[in-house]
Amino acid sequence: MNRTTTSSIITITDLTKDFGETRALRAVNLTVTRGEVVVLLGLSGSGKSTLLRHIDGLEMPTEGDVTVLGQSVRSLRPTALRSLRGRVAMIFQQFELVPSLTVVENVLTGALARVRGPRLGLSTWPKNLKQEALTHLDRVGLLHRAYNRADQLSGGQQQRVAIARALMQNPEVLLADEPVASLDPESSDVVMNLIREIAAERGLTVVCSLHQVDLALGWSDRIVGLRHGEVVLDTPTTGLSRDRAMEIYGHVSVSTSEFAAIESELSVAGAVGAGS
Ligand SMILES: Nc1ncnc2c1ncn2[C@@H]1O[C@H](COP(=O)(O)OP(=O)(O)OP(=O)(O)O)[C@@H](O)[C@H]1O
Repeated sequence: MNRTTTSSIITITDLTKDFGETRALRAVNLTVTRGEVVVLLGLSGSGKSTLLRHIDGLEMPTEGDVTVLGQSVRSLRPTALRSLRGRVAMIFQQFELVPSLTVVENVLTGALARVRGPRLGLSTWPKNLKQEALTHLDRVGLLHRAYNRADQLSGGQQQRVAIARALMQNPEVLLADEPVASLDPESSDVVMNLIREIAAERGLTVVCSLHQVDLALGWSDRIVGLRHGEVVLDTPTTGLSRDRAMEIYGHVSVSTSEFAAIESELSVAGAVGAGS
């Protein structure tokens, strides 16, 4: 397999992103090396998803550049961009499974780039890919649910299916956009531990956005704090105090509605911290 050998897997240079009048990212610089597990922390609207979407080539910079696995996303033609996106897997807060399909068929959709044409029904998938999908389901502890409809599973189980689907891409980078925001503390722990274990087993580079400070402190190698689209903290997690991490959220002039959002997020962070 054509694995990149340089240790810098993601290089973001002076990335600015505007959506109309809204500046979502402001001159962001970030380098992520192979095997790092990085958490993006910040309030709602601070730019976490926008940053992840640039790394996945789903958004193009207004200014600056994003290089992933040695390739500048700006300079890629659509085919090359699709090929790059095949090496970068993403999981989402709402899992994004097809509810009416079986679990194993959902996992197989992670291999759509490896087959020609659409697939209608399990029998139309090559045997080797079905076997691979079952192996990934076994890894996430859900082999016994392979032939259930996806919507029969709990939220935590559905996120584990989404992880198995991501593995079907045989990715080098895993992006996770608030992967546990819809889950209870116990399921959150299961999902986050699984991501860490699988990342270590496969040498995956992980960039994950989270709202929960305590979870981020216990889970990541490095924390990057965003506020109003700017990087306000970028530091190894080891030795980082909770108070220092909380400064990401502080010293901002906020409206009443933003204040309510901060209070609600901090109470979620506290609840998760207590439960984990
Ligand atoms: N497609 C879009 N069109 C217009 N504005 C957008 C778009 N995507 C994001 N934004 C704006 O960019 C800013 C950053 O949004 P983003 O979703 O990246 O933040 P976030 O930190 O991921 O928030 P959350 O934690 O709520 O997901 C926000 O002001 C948002 O409204």
